[in-house]
Amino acid sequence: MSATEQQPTPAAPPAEALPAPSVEATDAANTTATTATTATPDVPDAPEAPAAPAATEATVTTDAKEPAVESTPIAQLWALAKATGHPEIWGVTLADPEAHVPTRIILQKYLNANDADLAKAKDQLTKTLEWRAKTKPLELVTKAFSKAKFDGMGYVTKYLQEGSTEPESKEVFTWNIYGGVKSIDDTFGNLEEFLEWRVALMELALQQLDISSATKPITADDDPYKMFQVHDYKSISFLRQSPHVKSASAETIKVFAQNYPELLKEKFFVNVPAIMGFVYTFMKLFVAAKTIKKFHPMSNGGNLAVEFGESKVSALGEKLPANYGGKGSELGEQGKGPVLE
Ligand code: HEM
Repeated sequence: MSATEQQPTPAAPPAEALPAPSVEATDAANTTATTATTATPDVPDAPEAPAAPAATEATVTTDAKEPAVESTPIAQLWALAKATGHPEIWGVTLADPEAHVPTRIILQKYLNANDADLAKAKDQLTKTLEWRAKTKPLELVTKAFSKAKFDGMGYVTKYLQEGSTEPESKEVFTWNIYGGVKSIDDTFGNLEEFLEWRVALMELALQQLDISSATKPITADDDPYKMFQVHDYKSISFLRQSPHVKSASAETIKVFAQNYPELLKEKFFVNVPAIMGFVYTFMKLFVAAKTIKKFHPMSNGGNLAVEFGESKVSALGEKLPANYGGKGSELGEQGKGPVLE
């Protein structure tokens, strides 16, 4: 991917103007939580795990009378998932990963997100399953959200390479048009409601990624089941950083880092005025280095389309809406978002 980072001009951040303070992990959809020592404590250890012995248990034996049976990290994660009881992750009904590739892919992502540290992967998987049991993200996909608060703010788009069914030949985008917010206080003021809407958008994107129909496992280095994300900050007033924005972004980043690991391909922050470069500089303090490499701030959203020249979907950039440099229809026409009423 040939993304060109345009670093906004950094400036000294006035502490009170910074969004999302105290965030240890990165957004979501995404990623590996950082272990940066700069993190402050109110966002607990996203995928960090409590000390546990399992990291050394790459193999374990079962009944002493039986011949030693190797239990792989994937098998151990599967055993854990079964014991936890919640039946699905990202809409995939979990089943024995020996026979069920989609489950194997998801469990492998938890290992990848934790650099193969099994104890940490187990901890993150447990937390995800508990969170899904409590939050019921699949129900949020059909829930109707307030049109007044969320209209025009989030879309999912999908682009396919004609004639190919390979996962590499499909690109899924989530678009967060935070610049389109009508009232920051209304949209971000009810944190639970905002988070539900944001989760609904993410689950819609996961449906398009369609891990359920995967037939080829992923590895630590080769995983096509990831998506692009775009934040568009066009026209937003940056003059006053609302405390609602701070808490909404902090909580979203935390929840997503915990529950949607290894789903981000690249993330673009477009139409970021140069004067707001400090926000980006600040946010990076709380994001894992591995994830920062995937971030691309751009002052002009119209340049977005040229970033996708290496995609297996040919002429991908042209398929984007015109305001992002493509020739495609507007997001409102080609994209799909959470249900609104
Ligand atoms: C008032 C303006 C802003 C609003 C409403 C806003 C909103 C948000 C929200 C809700 C998130 C949570 C993650 C998500 O939804 O995917 C987020 C994350 C983030 N925002 Fe903003 N933001 C604003 C300004 C900015 C600016 C000016 C920048 C500079 C580039 C920026 C960079 C970031 C970064 C780097 C993240 C972390 C993303 C991640 O970890 O994946 N934000 N923002």
